[in-house]
Amino acid sequence: MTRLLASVASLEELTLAARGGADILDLKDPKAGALGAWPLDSIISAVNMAHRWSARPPLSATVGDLPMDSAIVSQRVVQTWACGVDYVKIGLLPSGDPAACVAALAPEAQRGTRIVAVLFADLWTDANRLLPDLAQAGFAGAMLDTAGKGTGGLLRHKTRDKLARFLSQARGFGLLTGLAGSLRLDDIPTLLPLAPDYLGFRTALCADGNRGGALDSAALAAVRDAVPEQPLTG
Ligand SMILES: O=C[C@H](O)COP(=O)(O)O
Repeated sequence: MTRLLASVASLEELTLAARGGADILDLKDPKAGALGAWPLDSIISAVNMAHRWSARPPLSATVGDLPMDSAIVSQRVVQTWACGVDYVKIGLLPSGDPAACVAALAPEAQRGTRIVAVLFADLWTDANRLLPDLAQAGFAGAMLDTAGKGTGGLLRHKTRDKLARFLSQARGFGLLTGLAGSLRLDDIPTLLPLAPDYLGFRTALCADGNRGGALDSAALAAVRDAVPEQPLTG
C-alpha cells in the first residue's frame, strides 16, 4: 500500500495536511530549496503540536540542501533527529563524496536514527549504486526526488522501468521506498502500480502548482483521492 507524504512549510500547513489525511507529514521549507530545512526550534514546535493530537502521522524533516561534507551533514542530522521527528531526510549529491557521508552516518543510524536518503533523479544517472551502502550503514529508506523543480517532474528524468528497478533494488535491501519530484495528479496512476511505500508531494498540493505558495486543501483532497487511504487494521 502506498502512502501519501505531504511537505508542509508551516505549523498551519501541518494542521491542514493532517486534517486532509496525509499519511506522512514532511517538514520542509520549499522556498529554501529542494530540501529546504525548517529552523530547529520550529521543528520542535511541530513535534510538540503533533504530540498533542489524539493520533498523529509520522513526521519527517529535511536538513537543507547541504554540500557532501560528512561533518556538516552528520551534525545537521543529529540536531534534526534530536528535535523528535520520526525520520530525517538528507539529500545525496553525485558530486563530492556521498558514500563518505553515508558511511559517516552509520553510527547514528545504528543508534536508531531513522535516516532517509533522497537521491535526485535529475542529477544521478546511477543512483542505484548507492543502495548497498545505504543498507549497510543502516539507513531507514531511500527515495528519488528532483533537485531542479523547474525542469520537469520525476517521469521526465527517469523511465517507469528505471523507477521500478530502483524500487525493487531498494526494497531488496530492506529500505523504505519513496518517489517524489514535481509529481502531478496524472502521474499517480502511472506510479501507484510500482508500489513505492510512499509518494511525496509539494507542488501538486499548492494552488496553481505554485510550490512556494500556500498548501491548498482542495489540491490536497484531489491528491488524497488519487492515492487511496490505507484501510484501518487491527
Ligand atoms: O518530499 C517531497 C517533496 O517535497 C516533493 O516536492 P515537489 O512535489 O514540489 O517536487
